[in-house]
Amino acid sequence: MKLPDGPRLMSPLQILQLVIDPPKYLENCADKYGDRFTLRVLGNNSPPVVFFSHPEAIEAIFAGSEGLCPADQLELGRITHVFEPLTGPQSLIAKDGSEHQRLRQLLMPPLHGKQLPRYGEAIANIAHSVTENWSVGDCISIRQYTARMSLQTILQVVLGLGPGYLYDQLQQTLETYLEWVNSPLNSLQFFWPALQQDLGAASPWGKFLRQRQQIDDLIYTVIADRRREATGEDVLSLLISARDENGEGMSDRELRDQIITLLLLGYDTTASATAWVFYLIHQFPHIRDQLVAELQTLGSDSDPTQAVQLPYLTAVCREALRLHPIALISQPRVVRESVTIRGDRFEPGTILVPCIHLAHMRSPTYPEPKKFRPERFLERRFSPYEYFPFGGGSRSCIGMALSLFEIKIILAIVLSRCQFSLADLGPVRPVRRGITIVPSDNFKLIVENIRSSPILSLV
Ligand code: HEM
Repeated sequence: MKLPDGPRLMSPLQILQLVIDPPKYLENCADKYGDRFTLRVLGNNSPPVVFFSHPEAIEAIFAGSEGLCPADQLELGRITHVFEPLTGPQSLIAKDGSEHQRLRQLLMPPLHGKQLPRYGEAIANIAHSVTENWSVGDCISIRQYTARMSLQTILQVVLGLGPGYLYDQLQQTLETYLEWVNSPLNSLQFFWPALQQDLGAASPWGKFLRQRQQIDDLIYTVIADRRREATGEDVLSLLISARDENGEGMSDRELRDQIITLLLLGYDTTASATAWVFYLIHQFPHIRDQLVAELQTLGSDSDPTQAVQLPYLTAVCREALRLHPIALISQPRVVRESVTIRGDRFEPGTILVPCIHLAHMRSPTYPEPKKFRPERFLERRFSPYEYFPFGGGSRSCIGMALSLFEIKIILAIVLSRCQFSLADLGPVRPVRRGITIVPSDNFKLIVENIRSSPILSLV
């Protein structure tokens, strides 16, 4: 088997470059080796890890197509096991095959697009309450606020929690926990099991275990409350009432693993994506002005959820997620039986990685790929193998509809009240935060004006 070419550097040096500046390293490799290349980034005896960005190769990995690569020849990449200390072994992302499918079927209905209008009013109110104390002249670190809005949304949708003691406690503890887990230094522990030693409360791993216990205690309290009165239509209530083919419900431990998975995967991703949109539209104020003009077409008595249908707002969000896709790759797949993809044969054990970032940077698909140009999404449709910020195939993101809905409502509510400018016109770099890519910290907005009557009012 001849693998696609790739850098000859020793594995630790490849890992280092990938950890320090992942988008740049991947782009350099694509410039040198083309739309598929092999890295050795899983330790000293790393199996070959092949990155793909050509739409036909992405289709073969996600969907399988005749003569190419049936999806059942691939299984879940072992990389997701690094998340087990966070999500637990019963989590959807740790499962494969029929168990994975079963869990997806349980988790998806409440997050489906048809259900979302039910959450519209709550999200609009969250966006309003988190931002209502801003005054003209304030210098805002917007990511802090998008994080709060995203966390409050997910607590309501997933746990069915409204304001109150448990909501406040969970919000506070999760904020601190995720800041800690996502810091570049602490996140290293998940990749190096030797560092996972509980040497007391002050040791890094000891601190992680104690924070995790605090959150677990709160989640188990919510589960116990909900078991007593499972009335809501939130994700937790539906999971509690679900039964398998033997009539068995989920144990508390299984419930906890799914809930924490949704909180961890849904909170930070949406917060960062919303922050990127705020940054990009203020880097190019004519785009912000066009968005505001589009909001004005709705009229002040419109329901904010109507904003979700606006074509330019939708194009702006899509283009932001193309340029800065939050997750650079889809979950890696391991070859179980030999497969051939676009003429290359891969043997069992090879790891295949659909690279979101590089697929979104292909100039044949996206002319001037580094340019923020929302119009490209009004001019043509892109296939799910050319554009896939939420991954694809059997493991695609189950929170896609919710997060897009949420980002648009937040933008509509905030922009209809406040006008901003960028505090610093210096460049904002994409930086790694845990496994996501977020705007660097030097990005702040100044509140220039607050409209006395917002373009859209709350319902
Ligand atoms: C802008 C926000 C988000 C982005 C960019 C994003 C991106 C992704 C990506 C790239 C994947 C991997 C897909 C693959 O391997 O092909 C994923 C998986 C996943 N996401 Fe999201 N996500 C976002 C929001 C959310 C939200 C709000 C939730 C939950 C409410 C969520 C829950 C999940 C889960 C559970 C998986 C694993 C699915 C599986 O393994 O079957 N995500 N997401």
